[in-house]
Amino acid sequence: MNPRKKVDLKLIIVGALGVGKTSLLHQYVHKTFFEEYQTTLGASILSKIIILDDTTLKLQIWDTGGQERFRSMVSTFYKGSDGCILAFDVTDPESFEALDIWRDDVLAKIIPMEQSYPMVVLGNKIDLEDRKYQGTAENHLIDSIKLSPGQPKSRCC
Ligand SMILES: Nc1nc2c(ncn2[C@@H]2O[C@H](COP(=O)(O)OP(=O)(O)OP(=O)(O)O)[C@@H](O)[C@H]2O)c(=O)[nH]1
Ligand SMILES: [Mg+2]
Repeated sequence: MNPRKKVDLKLIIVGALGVGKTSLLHQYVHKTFFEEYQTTLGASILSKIIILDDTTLKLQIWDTGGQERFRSMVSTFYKGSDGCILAFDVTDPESFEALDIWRDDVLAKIIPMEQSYPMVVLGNKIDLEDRKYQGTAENHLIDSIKLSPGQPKSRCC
């Protein structure tokens, strides 16, 4: 029997202040949700191991704070990452429009080992009623995130 392959991945999550980056990572890793808002000062790291087919993936997920004053410090953590989650709040169009800036900032700072660098757009807070972005909105989001030719492709979920 083949031993499982082991792959370490460094992922980062970025996005505006309060869109729910920390909450969704804690939900994903620890299955806990905090109602109380505590802004992330700088960055913190969460780990999760998942098994995908014959591969054991060790995820190291860097949760970054959305505060402007930490922006240049936080962006030093982007280096060496294998992929990025661009998070926004579906009730807050400003947080969605800011993704262009977050994306450009990440692309300017990463030093990708591979040519392609996966980025995923994630709309959070879909439980709230004043949602401005509906459904999977996949095409809408892909159109809205302005991609220039030659740039890595963003995808939304
Ligand atoms: N209704 C609702 N509230 C959420 C959701 N996710 C997060 N929140 C709330 O939004 C607030 C901000 O959540 P955080 O996870 O701290 O946001 P953040 O993006 O990490 O914020 P910074 O670290 O300051 O950049 C908290 O009060 C959370 O409880 C969600 O899916 N639905
Ligand atoms: Mg946070």
